[in-house]
Amino acid sequence: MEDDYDVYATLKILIIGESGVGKSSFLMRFAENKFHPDQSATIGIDFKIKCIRVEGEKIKLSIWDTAGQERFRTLTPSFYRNGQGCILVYDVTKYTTFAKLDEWLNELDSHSTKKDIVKLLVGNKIDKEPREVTEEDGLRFASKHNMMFTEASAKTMEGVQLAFEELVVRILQTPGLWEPNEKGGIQIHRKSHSSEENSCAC
Ligand SMILES: Nc1nc2c(ncn2[C@@H]2O[C@H](COP(=O)(O)OP(=O)(O)OP(=O)(O)O)[C@@H](O)[C@H]2O)c(=O)[nH]1
Repeated sequence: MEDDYDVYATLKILIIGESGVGKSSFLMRFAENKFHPDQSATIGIDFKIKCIRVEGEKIKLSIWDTAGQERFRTLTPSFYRNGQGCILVYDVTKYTTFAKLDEWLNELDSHSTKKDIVKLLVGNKIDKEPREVTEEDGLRFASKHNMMFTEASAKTMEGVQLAFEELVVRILQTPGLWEPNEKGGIQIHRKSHSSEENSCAC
């Protein structure tokens, strides 16, 4: 089993949003650098572990992905419990997914156990045409709700890695939201980091 001695912090990240917006694809691209054009709908909850280096520190992420389709959704309280970051995804080519964001935020607010949970809004599928949601629409919604914002494509990879990195940086900057791992906090060695060093086997 992989030793966690040099893991500085372990964080729980949630991915939510309407069915078909690309939540599982976004996670698959980040965790395994793969994309499936025929990605099947999530049933229940899926989760993946991935380590990244942020500012020289090894951060272990457990990333939880839930079904957008209500009939496939289960165990909602445990999905949200102790989440420190949340990625709320919509599809820039489908306005209906953007129009549902308020409902997803309400769901997050009612189940979240950490009041300072960091929220990132992601407009996915920017590789696809025609667009129904502009970048300004996304930006406006994000600033109104005090969220971070980016656009991305799970298909082309654009914006995916950076989205996770920036979310993690913001979580680490939020006092009281996380604690250093006991051993990792002591044994951490600072390293310079290039883009290849930003992910590591975990
Ligand atoms: N063109 C394009 N297609 C994408 C992108 N991301 C996901 N898709 C496709 O969109 C479809 C739905 O993707 P999923 O990742 O299953 O969506 P989801 O949000 O996890 O859906 P649920 O599991 O039902 O909640 C799949 O056919 C994906 O291949 C993207 O960035 N660009």
